[in-house]
Amino acid sequence: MSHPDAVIEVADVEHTYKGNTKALAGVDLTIGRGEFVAIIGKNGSGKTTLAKHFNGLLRPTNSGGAVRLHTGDGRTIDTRGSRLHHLAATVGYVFQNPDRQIFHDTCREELQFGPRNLGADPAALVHQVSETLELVGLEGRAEVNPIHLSRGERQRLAIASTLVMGCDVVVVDEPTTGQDRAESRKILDSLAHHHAQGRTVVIISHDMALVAEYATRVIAMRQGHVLADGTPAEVFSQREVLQETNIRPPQAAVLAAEIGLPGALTVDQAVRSMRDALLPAGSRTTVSQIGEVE
Ligand SMILES: Nc1ncnc2c1ncn2[C@@H]1O[C@H](COP(=O)(O)OP(=O)(O)OP(=O)(O)O)[C@@H](O)[C@H]1O
Repeated sequence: MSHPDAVIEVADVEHTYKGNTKALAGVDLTIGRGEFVAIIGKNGSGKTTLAKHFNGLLRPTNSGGAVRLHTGDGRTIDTRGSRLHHLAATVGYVFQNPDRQIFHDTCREELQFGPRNLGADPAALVHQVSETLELVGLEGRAEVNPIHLSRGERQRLAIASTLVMGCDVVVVDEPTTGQDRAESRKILDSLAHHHAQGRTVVIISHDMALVAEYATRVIAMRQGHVLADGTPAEVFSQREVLQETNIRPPQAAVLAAEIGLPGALTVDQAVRSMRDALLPAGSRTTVSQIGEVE
């Protein structure tokens, strides 16, 4: 995909771990400002390794590979020549296990820590912390010790502590693993609100229904390569690609395609397509009239 307003540029990146595992075998891609990207692929395909290059947690192991960040204020930063804390101010990374990054005794302190280290004004920070807790659905929990939050709430707190840094891009590795549907939606809704404010979001996910619903772009990985890259509709319609990645498209998309209504990816879209195909206009019930369909 072409991106006039690039925020992350990955050029010919290879990554070989000690022990000789080649996790990335030459990746080229550009992520545009304001995209909501989902990286998919089976276990071991290189998703996390790729995402960790976005903010310098990992660097290319080949001399010709490069990752460049284009900041909102017009600077270009090569991750190879930059310090981690510098890069983290542009691209925030949320680990799969939130407990890897929660250290403080209250949610407020957790959120204040990063911006304070960057010299944020303490008075402005009070407002920023409340706003961010509200964005992730943790309003009123500022003084709660994170150990008393559920796993999903801790995941949202970890996301909030990255969002509060005001990074151009937030990368979230497997945000919904182990969460029920309702919690998964709260997590993705937090990211969607952030995205709606013009920020760039990258998630790694195995949940194709959520990917179809929230992402604007899907990058499918296989054995350290990008196998497919496009809108959810484009990628999920490539059956051979999906077979190679062992990924089943969202069930709603499979059902709609099977009955001759391709193009629907989410349950809501499938219901609308079926309703439009089957019922005369006057007798239609809207999805909102029958509530959320899951
Ligand atoms: N620290 C490491 N040392 C050695 N090999 C590693 C390391 N981290 C990952 N690998 C290997 O690199 C390959 C790619 O791993 P990576 O975690 O990037 O894949 P993934 O697609 O994110 O997988 P998953 O969905 O299981 O998280 C795998 O073969 C993995 O075993």
